[in-house]
Amino acid sequence: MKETISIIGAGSWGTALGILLAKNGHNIYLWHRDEQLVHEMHDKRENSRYLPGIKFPENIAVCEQLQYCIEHSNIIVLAVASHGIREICKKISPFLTETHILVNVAKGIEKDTLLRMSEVIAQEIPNNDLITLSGPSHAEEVARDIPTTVVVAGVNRKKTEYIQELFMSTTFRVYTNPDVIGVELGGALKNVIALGAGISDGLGYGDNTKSALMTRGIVEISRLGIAMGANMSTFAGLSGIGDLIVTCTSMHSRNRRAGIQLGQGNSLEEVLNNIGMVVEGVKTTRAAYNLSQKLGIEMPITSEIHDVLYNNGNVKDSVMKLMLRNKTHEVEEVAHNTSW
Ligand SMILES: NC(=O)C1=CN([C@@H]2O[C@H](COP(=O)(O)OP(=O)(O)OC[C@H]3O[C@@H](n4cnc5c(N)ncnc54)[C@H](O)[C@@H]3O)[C@@H](O)[C@H]2O)C=CC1
Ligand SMILES: O=C(CO)COP(=O)(O)O
Repeated sequence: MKETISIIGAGSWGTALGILLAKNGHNIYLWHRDEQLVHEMHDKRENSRYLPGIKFPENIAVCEQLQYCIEHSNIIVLAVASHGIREICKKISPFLTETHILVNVAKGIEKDTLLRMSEVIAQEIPNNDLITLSGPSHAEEVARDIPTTVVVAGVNRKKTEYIQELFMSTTFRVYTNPDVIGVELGGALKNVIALGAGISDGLGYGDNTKSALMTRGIVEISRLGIAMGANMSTFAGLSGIGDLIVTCTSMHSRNRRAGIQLGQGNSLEEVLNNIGMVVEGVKTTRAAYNLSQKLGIEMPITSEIHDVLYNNGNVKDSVMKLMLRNKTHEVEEVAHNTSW
């Protein structure tokens, strides 16, 4: 089935997904809020600000009018930064009918409400099916057809499988998962740990340190996730450990690159200016920290990163505090029903 799909937000991820879906034979409207970029993409047939050097297939139409592209498509991919999701939902909501299926690809937690993206979207657009797409997938690689696997999660199995079908290609393999909470939390919270992995690299620490951050990171992500209703096994999957690995190890990762610069002694303001694209982990750290406090969940790495970002904490002191925490057990049960 060939669909008409609107991509709302032509940052690096929206653009890469537009190219992928166009190559799958779908007709694409690519919308961006900045008119200058819209005209440039239209003339050059590429997004030189976010994905330079990648030409658009013919079946991508760059679109300036939000109403026009929503009304002429059946599937809407929300690809703006997570802090813009509520605002964009308010804007598109008057143009939607109940048959539009929404696909959210933003990874974050709303700062003030502490809501997951699907909860924010449901508050603004309560009557449409919503699918979340997440997993280890840097735009720069997807746009170059590098083999990638992701997961889609939704409440409605049929609609989720339909979205799986639309995105699947020989280089983009899509799994499904009914655990929306786990898939969303894995995608949002790994960005916090990736900042930490970057800080560790920026300090000149080694592979041992990063591996420790990733392993203990997924433990605290799962702890919060389970308290919020997620399924433990999701955190062992693509949107959990999978995304954590790619974000903590790739030079494509904006979160990791931001962490490296922080570890090298730059201020947060300098770092965000240098990166020039959304660094989701910064806002998500505050939200994750507040969630951990609200729910009484121990998240020592998140707490130290929060201290570095928001209380001018010293990065080396934070590492020392993590190393000198009260000693504890990694595993207490040897086998089912067997404990010390
Ligand atoms: N870049 C990547 O490889 C991947 C990114 N993501 C997620 O996708 C989301 C978007 O990321 P990128 O495209 O990489 O970021 P980006 O920084 O390249 O682009 C963000 C886009 O959001 C738009 N935006 C922000 N607030 C807006 C608002 N209120 N209204 C309209 N547009 C608004 C900006 O104009 C920009 O086009 C993020 O949540 C990110 O975590 C997920 C997987 C991969
Ligand atoms: O979510 C991502 C990869 O799966 C993108 O990570 P960054 O935002 O750190 O670049």
